[in-house]
Amino acid sequence: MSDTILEIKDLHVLFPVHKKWLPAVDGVNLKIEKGEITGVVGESGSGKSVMSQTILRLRDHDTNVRYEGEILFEGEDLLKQPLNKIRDIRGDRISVIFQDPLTSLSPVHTVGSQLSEVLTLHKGLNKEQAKEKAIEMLKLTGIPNPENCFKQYPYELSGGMQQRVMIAMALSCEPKLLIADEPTTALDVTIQEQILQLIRELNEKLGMSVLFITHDMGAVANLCHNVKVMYLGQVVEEASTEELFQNPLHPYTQGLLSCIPHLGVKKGEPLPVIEGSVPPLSKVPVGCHFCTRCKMADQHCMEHEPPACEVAPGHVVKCWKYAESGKQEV
Ligand SMILES: Nc1ncnc2c1ncn2[C@@H]1O[C@H](COP(=O)(O)OP(=O)(O)OP(=O)(O)O)[C@@H](O)[C@H]1O
Repeated sequence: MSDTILEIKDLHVLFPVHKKWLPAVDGVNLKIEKGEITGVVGESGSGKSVMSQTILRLRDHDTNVRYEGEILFEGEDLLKQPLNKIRDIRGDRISVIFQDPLTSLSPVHTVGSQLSEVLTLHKGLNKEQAKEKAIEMLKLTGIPNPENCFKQYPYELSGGMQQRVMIAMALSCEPKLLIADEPTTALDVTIQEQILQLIRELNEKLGMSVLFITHDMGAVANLCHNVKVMYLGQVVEEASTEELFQNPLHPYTQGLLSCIPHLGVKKGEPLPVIEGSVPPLSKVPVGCHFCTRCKMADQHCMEHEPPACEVAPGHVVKCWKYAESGKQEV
């Protein structure tokens, strides 16, 4: 039996901009195996969120969204399922956590009643069983006094604790896949590290696969088994985390890595940045999407889109510099 949990095939997500359909996600392929943590990294506007939200059809409220391609979850194409079926999968076999826990938690219900509701609804537990399981989940996420937290309202908790409650809720149905979209961005550094540690532990304990969306290369290095680097809707480089950090090939990946602050930077010395910014969808270049910000780009890069080439097993780069050296196209 295949151990693939999720397979995204040639996904395009298009929005109408100035009366044209433009792709915010432009031909993404992605495969997540059981127990694997895959990171998707890129600057704001690279399409990470649209891609991850599409998995659970969270963009369907944009009446004008158009999908092409396939999102296979346990063999079923999520893009073809009716929304009521997707709602059954959400929070049950696939859970999602966002940057802002308050978007997922109701302010007018206690933590306990929200957690219990998920458990009675998805797991068919009775009131007593749901309470027991809810407290167990709060404990698992490292909440110091879970019985007390059960009775509290979200606003009574600190940001880090709210995040833990959201994680407890997301994990209470023991999903096969957790989608974590910038789950630590709003938190301070020590709490960030604790939340990453928690995701790592739960991945090991429960064998749960994780799709981790971030713009933070440091978090990727800490947590992920492999990484996709996204720019303007496309995956421009993918590899195991170790390989990507040791041998980054795409100029965009190299730029992202050089921006990580490190010890030894002299006082007053500016931190490196990737010059320019991610253009809007209406200004995506014709050739290589990164050409307007790439120091190595030439006329060919500006006019022709590079193919994705496998330069070493599992290491794929979408840049003319590597395509020209005759590597295998994927
Ligand atoms: N409903 C919409 N209509 C038109 N364009 C949209 C719509 N939703 C998103 N976009 C565009 O899609 C692109 C990708 O957005 P997305 O939010 O996925 O980026 P991101 O990499 O996740 O950034 P962030 O980290 O800020 O969330 C952006 O250019 C955004 O403006």
